[in-house]
Amino acid sequence: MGYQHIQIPTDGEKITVNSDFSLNVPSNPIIPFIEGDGIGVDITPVMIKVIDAAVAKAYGGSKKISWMEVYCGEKAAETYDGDWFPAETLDAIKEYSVSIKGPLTTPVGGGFRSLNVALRQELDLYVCQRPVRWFEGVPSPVKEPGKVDMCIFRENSEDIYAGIEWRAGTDEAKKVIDFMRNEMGVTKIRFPEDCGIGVKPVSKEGTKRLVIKAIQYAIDQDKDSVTLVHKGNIMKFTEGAFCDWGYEVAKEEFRAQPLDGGPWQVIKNPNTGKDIVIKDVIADAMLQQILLRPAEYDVIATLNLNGDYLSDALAAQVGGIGIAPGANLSDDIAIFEATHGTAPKYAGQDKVNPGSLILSAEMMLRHLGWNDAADLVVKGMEGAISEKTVTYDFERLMDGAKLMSCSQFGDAMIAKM
Ligand SMILES: NC(=O)C1=CN([C@@H]2O[C@H](COP(=O)(O)OP(=O)(O)OC[C@H]3O[C@@H](n4cnc5c(N)ncnc54)[C@H](OP(=O)(O)O)[C@@H]3O)[C@@H](O)[C@H]2O)C=CC1
Ligand SMILES: O=C(O)CCC(=O)C(=O)O
Ligand SMILES: [Mg+2]
Repeated sequence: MGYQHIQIPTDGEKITVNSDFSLNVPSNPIIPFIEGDGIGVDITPVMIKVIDAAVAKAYGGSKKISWMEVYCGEKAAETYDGDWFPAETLDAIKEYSVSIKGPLTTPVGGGFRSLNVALRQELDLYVCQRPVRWFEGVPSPVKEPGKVDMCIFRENSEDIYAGIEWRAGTDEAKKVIDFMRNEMGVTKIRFPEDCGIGVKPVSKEGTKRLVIKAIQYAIDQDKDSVTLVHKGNIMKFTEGAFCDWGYEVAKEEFRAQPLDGGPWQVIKNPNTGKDIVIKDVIADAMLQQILLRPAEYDVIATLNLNGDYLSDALAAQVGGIGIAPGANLSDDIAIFEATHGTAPKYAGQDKVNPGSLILSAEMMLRHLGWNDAADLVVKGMEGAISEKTVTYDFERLMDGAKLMSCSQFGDAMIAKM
């Protein structure tokens, strides 16, 4: 496919996807990347340098990523005459199957809708997978951060996050409110005259496909439990239904049996014969549980907004969103992405922690099956942290640490591989 502004590297090949969704990864795959707004300009080049070094060291030149820049957000608007979300970016992400992105700005309250959410929706990347683990030596506000080892499976296509809402005072908001009051008998809108309205779609299909991925991950990674996190006591037909459908799909797809009479369930891990408990926790209580009893949780399956909140809260326990990685996945397309945003006050200062994007790329290497390179990335991260050569976010909380810039931290990682 020819592109308008995207330059296809001449020295790379496309990753292809088989009918069972396994990947054919050439030794020189072309991987599209979106630099990202704000601190994207700082962290993305560092991520590329660190990943290239890990791949070179792991495979001695027999494998190499051919990076291909694609555009979204501010850089797209500059390149495509004001178009923030060029169609060819979506085409390239689809065509090349595996990509990585820096953060993109979303204005609060007005302006355009989130480009991050739009990418997830347009490509139906229904899983947002965010592993949260502690690296030895990382400063943490909790006493035992090593007890945090969880992987969040956040539903990525539905919920109030789908952005179906109307501004207070508009004809549309009035129409929806009138419909609810006049035709649905709704009497609970406290201030109907100046009320914004949002809609929270949560489906059986959307829930089940997400929960299947979470349970499969628990099986593959030999985890002890999957916890469905919801606010189903209050939002019964959305969050409550998520919980019910989660248990239902555990029975249908994994032959779960009730534990002590239910509602908790238990499945046998077919690989290890060990039990995996499927349980649920109400979302507000979960925010307490992750602080007080983190060792009791492994895999979390939750709705879109809960997952957004939980991922930043959990990241804080192990060093902050500066090192919290993530992936947006469908069955055949993957976009790896940092958990944090564009941190605009630090943009262009070569200051912030590139760890979140680098560890997202580490997940990407594992997705490609390049585990030796991924292991080197982890080794580099552990090495740089144990030497206390760290960026400002860790340095300000560590005794005797040496302050590194964003790029220096990348170099410190490479030196430790
Ligand atoms: N997926 C995406 O692309 C996302 C985009 N966004 C967007 O980003 C913009 C800014 O959002 P905001 O709420 O300020 O959240 P940010 O995640 O951008 O920043 C919040 C704070 O987190 C810390 N932080 C973030 N990134 C790093 C890093 N790499 N290294 C060290 N510390 C870091 C900083 O803390 P401190 O001040 O303590 O140094 C920063 O001030 C918004 O437009 C938002 O919509 C937000 C989240 C995800
Ligand atoms: O899209 C955005 O601006 C924010 C998204 C976000 O916070 C997240 O996905 O964690
Ligand atoms: Mg978030």
